[in-house]
Amino acid sequence: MCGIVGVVSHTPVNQLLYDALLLLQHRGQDAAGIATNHSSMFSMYKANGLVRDVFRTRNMRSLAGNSGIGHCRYPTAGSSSEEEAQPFYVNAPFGITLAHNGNLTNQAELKDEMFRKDRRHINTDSDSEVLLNVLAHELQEASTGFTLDVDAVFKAVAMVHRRARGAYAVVAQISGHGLLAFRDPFGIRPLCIGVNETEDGPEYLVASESVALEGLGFRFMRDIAPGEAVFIDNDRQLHARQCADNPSLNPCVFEYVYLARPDSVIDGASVYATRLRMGEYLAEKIRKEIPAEEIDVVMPIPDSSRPAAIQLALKLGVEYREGFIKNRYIGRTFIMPGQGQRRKSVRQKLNAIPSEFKGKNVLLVDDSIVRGTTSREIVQMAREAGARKVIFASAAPPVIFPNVYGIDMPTRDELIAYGRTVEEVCKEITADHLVYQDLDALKRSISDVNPALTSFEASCFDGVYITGDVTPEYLDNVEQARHNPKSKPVVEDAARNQLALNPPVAAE
Ligand SMILES: O=P(O)(O)OC[C@H]1O[C@H](OP(=O)(O)OP(=O)(O)O)[C@H](O)[C@@H]1O
Ligand SMILES: NC(=O)CC[C@H](N)C(=O)O
Ligand SMILES: [Mg+2]
Repeated sequence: MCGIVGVVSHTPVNQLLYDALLLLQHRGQDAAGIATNHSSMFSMYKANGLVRDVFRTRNMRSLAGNSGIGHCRYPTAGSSSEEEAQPFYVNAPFGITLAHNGNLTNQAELKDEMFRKDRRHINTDSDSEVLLNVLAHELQEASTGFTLDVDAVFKAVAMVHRRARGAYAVVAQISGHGLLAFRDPFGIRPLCIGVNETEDGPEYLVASESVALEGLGFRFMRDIAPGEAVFIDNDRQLHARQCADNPSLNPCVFEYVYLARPDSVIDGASVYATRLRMGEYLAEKIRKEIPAEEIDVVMPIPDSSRPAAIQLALKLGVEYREGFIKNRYIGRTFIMPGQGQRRKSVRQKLNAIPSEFKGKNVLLVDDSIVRGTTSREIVQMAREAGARKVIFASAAPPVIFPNVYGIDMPTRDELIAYGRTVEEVCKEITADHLVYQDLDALKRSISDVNPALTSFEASCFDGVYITGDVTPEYLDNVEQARHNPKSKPVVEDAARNQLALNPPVAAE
């Protein structure tokens, strides 16, 4: 996932966009960028790194204007090079900048079509640059001369929906015309809009997560619906229209498990409340497998598993303790590029307090086990700290299928549960017992909080790809591309960039 934000204000927006990106930093740590619009000119600055490292005062000064968009990136397509940081810009028609969260599944076909039919050159391997050019082409087709009315904007989005496949939540600025935001017809990645009423009239902010609205004093209006487009014109008039033929809401379950911040509300469900429910359902399952009196203490793996672990402990009636302390200056390890760096970071990030472990049967709770990087290290650390027995529980089911909608898990062989039974995974992470959440319980954890949510994008758990175009051959091709990259591998390239910012402290 990535974080995206767009804002239309009455005053300069550079600081607002920067602050919004800080609030969305958990969604992407690899690169960040801002593009503002001022007197029909764009100013843009983007680079690899965390938000706080990318922007200097001189960059911020150059980002003039009362409207703009921002992006923090976690790459899923192309490479991690600076050229693929977002927003992207295209000069015709009108001048457009775009920021995208998600991943297209027909990027290759679209890129080819762009070249052969639409006569557009794509300069990177980023799917987001392809998406921008599809939008640009359709805006050109829909507009007449220099004018671009609201109907033409929505018609262009309808055409994007017909051509693009996969997951996309998008913010874009059309120079001299306004701010456009839209969400794919399956509503896979989140997007919401808020308003700030001022004496000069309303200001609008669109963002991946509600936490960015609240943190900046905007009132949450609503989620943008699947397939819907919202356009805020230059007079700050808000227009909205359904642009897809058969929209349906299928939010990504992994947003609730791990990706989103717990204080966000996505598609009407508080992420925190869903994580508490995950803990309750997981407790029910654990109770069936292990007598509660055999567990001395329940511990979360900070940060994301805390709400689930707290509720799980309460339900089991077992003491909850924090045995691992997190170094708050180290980012999220799962969204770091490069396995070597991830492994090193787990030890740098988490440290055990031996007195909490000595002679105890500990139940460690994590939100998910994906590559097993965290669980392998953590179980060993618990043993080194003196634990008698280490039981591991995951608030999500085994991840056994690749994700093609904006989470970087493209190959099956990197997933620890792929081709292994639960017992084999347990052995692999060297735990004494391992319990996974059932998928049905995970889905219920979300629909209990918002009963209107009945369908989900859960492909990494069940292999059902909601967009209907992801075949076994497609997955094989993605895997092959990852194993034999034609250019620089995504992960190594990104790892170098990250290491440059964060030099390793000790050898592996
Ligand atoms: O099996 P793995 O491949 O290790 O992935 C799963 C782990 O990665 C995430 O933690 P992360 O450190 O990214 O973030 P957090 O601090 O929000 O928990 C997640 O919460 C799990 O702990
Ligand atoms: N995680 C994402 O949303 C990534 C967006 C886009 N596919 C990229 O790689 O830049
Ligand atoms: Mg974690």
